[in-house]
Amino acid sequence: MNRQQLIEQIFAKRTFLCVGLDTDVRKIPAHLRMSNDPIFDFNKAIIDATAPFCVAYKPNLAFYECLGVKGMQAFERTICYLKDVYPQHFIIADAKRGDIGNTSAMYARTFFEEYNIDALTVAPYMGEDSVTPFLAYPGKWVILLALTSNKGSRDFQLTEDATGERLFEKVLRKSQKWGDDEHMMYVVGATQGQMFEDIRRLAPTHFLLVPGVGAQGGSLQEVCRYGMIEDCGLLINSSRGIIYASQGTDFAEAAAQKAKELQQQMEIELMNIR
Ligand SMILES: O=c1ccn([C@@H]2O[C@H](COP(=O)(O)O)[C@@H](O)[C@H]2O)c(=O)[nH]1
Repeated sequence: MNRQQLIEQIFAKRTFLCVGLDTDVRKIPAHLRMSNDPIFDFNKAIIDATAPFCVAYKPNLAFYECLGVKGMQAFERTICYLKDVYPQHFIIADAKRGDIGNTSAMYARTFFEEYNIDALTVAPYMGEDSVTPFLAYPGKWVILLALTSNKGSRDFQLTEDATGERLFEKVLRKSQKWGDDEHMMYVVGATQGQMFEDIRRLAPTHFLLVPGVGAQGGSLQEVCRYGMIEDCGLLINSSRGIIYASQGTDFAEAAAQKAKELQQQMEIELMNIR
């Protein structure tokens, strides 16, 4: 999916919600745990319930890889289901990859060829040659970690060099030489609040993937105040706050309700720009 198609989806559906499929088998409602593939059955029900309220899904690979082959089969089935039934939804694999170029090329092949996913989160730490193999795929996106939502983001990302430039600022500045805003987004945590002003100074047109509303306490309104641009430029993710809204037999309805509440808040924010 290209940038224009993503923007069209956002304004047509009046939402820039990304539902995180961080499916923890221990949190799946008891009545689903008996099935052959509880992870897929849970994901399918969540997707069917939330699809009208979001434009993107973000499975985090950690939740699938931890179950070995079975987990990866559930991941693959989830991707195939999304592609077959909801082809307009943008799919992000949150895998935070990045290695020497030769190895990054294999990661890129995995996610962009084997699974045909739209976008992959990538860690910038190993530099240009670790990121560019992912940018060699037309129509695919790299989502580079810039300023993450966790407390540890202060350990490295906020440290300054001798010129006063912070590490996340260096990431934003240098990486824009590797790929443009049609192929690259940045991860910025919703918990970073007013820091979105600094992000927008350096990356005024890029889409930002914003995790951290809901369970991590970030504010959707604050992110929009400082981070929204004229074509929206935001994909706001919520995982646990949606998919575990209820652990009973009504889990899908409860997830739909949470997704709808976020969509309604997003609709209000979109009215400010279009
Ligand atoms: O800075 C980051 C980068 C990635 N994440 C991921 O997003 C989701 C958030 O889940 P919630 O349950 O909505 O808190 C999860 O997959 C994280 O690994 C992030 O939170 N922060």
